[in-house]
Amino acid sequence: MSVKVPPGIRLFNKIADFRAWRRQLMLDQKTLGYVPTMGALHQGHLSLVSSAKEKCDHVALTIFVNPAQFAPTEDLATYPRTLQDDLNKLAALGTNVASAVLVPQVQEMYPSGIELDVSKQRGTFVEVKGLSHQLEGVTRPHFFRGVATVVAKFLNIIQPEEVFFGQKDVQQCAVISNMIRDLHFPIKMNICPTTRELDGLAMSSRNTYLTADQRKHAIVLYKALTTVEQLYRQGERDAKKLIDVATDLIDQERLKVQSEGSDWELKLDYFSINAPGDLAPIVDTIQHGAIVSTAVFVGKTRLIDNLLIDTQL
Ligand SMILES: Nc1ncnc2c1ncn2[C@@H]1O[C@H](COP(=O)(O)OP(=O)(O)OP(=O)(O)O)[C@@H](O)[C@H]1O
Ligand SMILES: CC(C)(CO)[C@@H](O)C(=O)[O-]
Ligand code: BAL
Repeated sequence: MSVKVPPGIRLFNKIADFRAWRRQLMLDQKTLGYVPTMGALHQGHLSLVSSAKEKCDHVALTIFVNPAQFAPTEDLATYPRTLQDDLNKLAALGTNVASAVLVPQVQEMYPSGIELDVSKQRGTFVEVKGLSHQLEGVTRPHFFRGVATVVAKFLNIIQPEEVFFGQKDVQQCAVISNMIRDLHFPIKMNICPTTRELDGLAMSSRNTYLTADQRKHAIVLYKALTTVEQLYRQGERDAKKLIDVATDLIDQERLKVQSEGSDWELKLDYFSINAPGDLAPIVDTIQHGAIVSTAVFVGKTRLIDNLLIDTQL
């Protein structure tokens, strides 16, 4: 498919070509901010690009639907691929905001090949132990291994001074911060706030999968999270009670969908309160703030969201 590259943006498909461009920035003593994405860009991604541009001379993005973070049962084949739209959205941010976009080939990113079945994989992988198997890692056991691996590859390729991630994927932020520290990447990690639709739904590329009816019910994630936040602000510190209120609220939404005779289901995956730092579950008193997070299946689409209460990442 041929794309029309807007003026001011350099589009690279080959790692060597990107590196040549990057090398010149270094020689010119210009700093580079990096925003990793899987494309299907929305306002959430664009806010990361704007934050990067505030701190760095140039901003580069990667657009790469990374096979290693998808299970064989997940949506690798159908994940939205909208390169022309993505480039147009970046151009609309203004001239000299996004300088470069790298869209590499799977074969070049994974020289040893990449099977979705982990037992058949060959090559080099990065695992961040202790942070990858709770929360998202329960339903997606190999997900963070895939994410950490591809982000490590990209940090080596892009060699940015700073990298920008969204708080929407809060566990991903924890995993990557730890990887950057453990592997001594000389790169500053920035975590940017979650961009939301007017009613509060966290923006996500996967929202495009929702039907109008599902979109209406998808607000339950934000409703449950903000209800917990309000109760906490009113003085409730018992994590179990807070989780019970939230799961009841999501269950009522499930029943509502059912009673409307829908041909799809709303199903809670998890609602959890965890300690910042090690992501250990908090089941009794919240003492030093917490990460409150949830994942809900709205039909076949799995949505995630979180709020931080009295803590930062
Ligand atoms: N609503 C948002 N606000 C801020 N950052 C976001 C938002 N949504 C995604 N991001 C961030 O953008 C980066 C790229 O994410 P990605 O391309 O997977 O988009 P996504 O919308 O999260 O997609 P998906 O629907 O697959 O989860 C990640 O750092 C992610 O946290
Ligand atoms: C960080 C990332 C681009 C790695 O593929 C992906 O997990 C994402 O888009 O959040
Ligand atoms: N935003 C995280 C990418 C994924 O769900 O695969």
